[in-house]
Amino acid sequence: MSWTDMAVGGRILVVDDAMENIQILHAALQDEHEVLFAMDGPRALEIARKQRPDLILLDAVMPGMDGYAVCRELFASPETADIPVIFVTALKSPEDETRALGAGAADFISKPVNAAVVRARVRTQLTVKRQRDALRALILLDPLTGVANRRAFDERVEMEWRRCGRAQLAVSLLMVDIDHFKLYNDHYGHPAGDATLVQVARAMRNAAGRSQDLVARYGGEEFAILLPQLEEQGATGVARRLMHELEMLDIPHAASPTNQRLTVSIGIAAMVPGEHSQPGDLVQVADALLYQAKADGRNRYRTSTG
Ligand SMILES: Nc1nc2c(ncn2[C@@H]2O[C@H](COP(=O)(O)OP(=O)(O)OP(=O)(O)O)[C@@H](O)[C@H]2O)c(=O)[nH]1
Repeated sequence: MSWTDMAVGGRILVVDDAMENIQILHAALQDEHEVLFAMDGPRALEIARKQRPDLILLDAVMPGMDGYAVCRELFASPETADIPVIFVTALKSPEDETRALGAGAADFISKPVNAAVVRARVRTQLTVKRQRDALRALILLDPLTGVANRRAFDERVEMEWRRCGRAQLAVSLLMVDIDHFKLYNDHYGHPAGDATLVQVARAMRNAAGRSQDLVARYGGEEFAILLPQLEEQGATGVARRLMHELEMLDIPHAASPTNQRLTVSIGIAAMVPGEHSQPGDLVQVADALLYQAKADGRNRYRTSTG
């Protein structure tokens, strides 16, 4: 696909408190796009989080939560921060336009809308978003497994640490390391090792399925699973699910001195971010517990409570 082919068909969320306006935009966009709609701010945020639209057309003036407040919430959350927003509003002054762009909007369309203009502006924003997503994938994803890379993990752990700190909620982290992977490579060959890393990464994604969870390749055969807003007990559940997934995969590891199939060891740390702690502390604790799990015989998890 070339850069210019990237605009075709997207999922667009239209937010307006008047059904009539939603119908006009729906009619303008439905031939090319999937159109979702919401009639107030809280519902718009819920749909944005659950259905991940490619673009949001947002009315600035709505009763209760207005468009600017919706925009702030969208940009504050890692799950929705990347969704571009076009303000669609009857407000026309340069101040209104500047305020919308200042709130992070990608563009601004005045009511009454012209269908051809809406289609053209939507196409432009979708192209820009897809180009940006492609670049972000190059920068932030591990090319072998498709999960986040170390750089993405470092960015995200800082963000979640601040977010959970404000809300005084726990952040959990699993550090996961494949057992005797050097022997696996030596026995089955490096390409088989690569294929196994892909399978293990997929098992981790299955085990940590909430939209805010992040699976990252931390180093060669070491992975990190970041679990915001989850206490140790929930994190332990994720570790168990991962071990179960691997059991189901049943990948032979004939060279392993500890088990005949591929296993992992896991260190689990859970903390409520405080004034005197940093994300590095979370990584350090999880790493130490991973080391403990290895020392205790592998194929197990360790938490600070046992
Ligand atoms: N196939 C493959 N192997 C990798 C990749 N990245 C790292 N490795 C291998 O992972 C192995 C890690 O080995 P070690 O750190 O000695 O640990 P281990 O053999 O897993 O032993 P324990 O962790 O103590 O259970 C090395 O042999 C690396 O070559 C990769 O991208 N592909």
